[in-house]
Amino acid sequence: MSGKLINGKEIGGKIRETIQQEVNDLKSEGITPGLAVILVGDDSASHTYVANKQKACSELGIYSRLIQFEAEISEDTLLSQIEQLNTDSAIDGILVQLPLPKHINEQKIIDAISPYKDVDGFHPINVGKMLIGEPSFQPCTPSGIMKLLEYSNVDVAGKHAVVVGRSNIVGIPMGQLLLKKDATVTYCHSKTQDLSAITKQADILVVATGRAKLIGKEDVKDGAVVIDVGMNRDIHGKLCGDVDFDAVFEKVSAITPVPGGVGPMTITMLLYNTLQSAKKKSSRQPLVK
Ligand SMILES: Nc1nc(=O)c2c([nH]1)NC[C@@H]1CN(c3ccc(C(=O)N[C@@H](CCC(=O)O)C(=O)O)cc3)C=[N+]21
Ligand SMILES: [Mg+2]
Repeated sequence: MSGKLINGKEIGGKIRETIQQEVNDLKSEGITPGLAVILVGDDSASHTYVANKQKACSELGIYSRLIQFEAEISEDTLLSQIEQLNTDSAIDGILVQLPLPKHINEQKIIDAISPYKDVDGFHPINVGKMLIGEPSFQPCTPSGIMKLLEYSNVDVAGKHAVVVGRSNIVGIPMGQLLLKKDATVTYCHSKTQDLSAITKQADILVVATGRAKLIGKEDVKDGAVVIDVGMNRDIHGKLCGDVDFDAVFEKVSAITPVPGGVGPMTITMLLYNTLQSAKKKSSRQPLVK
């Protein structure tokens, strides 16, 4: 580890090199991994994230197809687009960028994605498999964080890991992956009483709340490892995390920056999952209903 900073760009870059190798090997066998990204509406943050994903795919020679719809699209149109992609042999991964407009039921959309192409790891079958420790697509942000810890030589076993946030896509699976690696896990959320008293006990603190600078110096233990999943924009449009980076830096033993921490790892794991899916292309089973 180079000092205190957990550099997601650098660690992600190393992992992308090994993914690149495997993509090249697959291509020499005539298989090109393919990712379809569905983007609904004109949310500017979503457009930025999707552009980053597309760029990462092209850098590694992964085929990517962007499918854009206006915010007014019907749920049925979206569902039939997903059904087409489920049986499209050029496509190994399907990602529907969240959040979706309010008139669309997100869970219904996620449920329609073939679990064999669910590179986000959001489908109930993959969620269930992850919980019982069966091979599955793991959600990209939590699995990327596990890689950050691994590459930074942070031993998780027996440690007190505190996860702040309980979303289906980050907080909940994050705690489960830490538990699988023998951490003692505490979940905190918006109804938690005396949040600070609990975060102060964390050896490893993962914060995924979407509340800018929620965690300050007084909320962390000396020597803690802090992972900041936050992706907030201040009034000047500048990115900032859920942790007050400058305030806690002196106190912690390691911390992820925003940007350049968790974000690049999320994309790296998406590339990784797409590669894994492409490797199984020939044996891929039809959608189980
Ligand atoms: N179906 C779905 N899957 C997702 O994985 C998903 C999603 N929906 N909806 C939104 C969140 C957010 N997310 C990010 C990915 C990359 C960066 C990223 O590249 N961040 C850069 C900076 C980006 C910038 O400059 O704005 C960084 O942290 O260094 C951020 C956030 C994926 N998400
Ligand atoms: Mg505070």
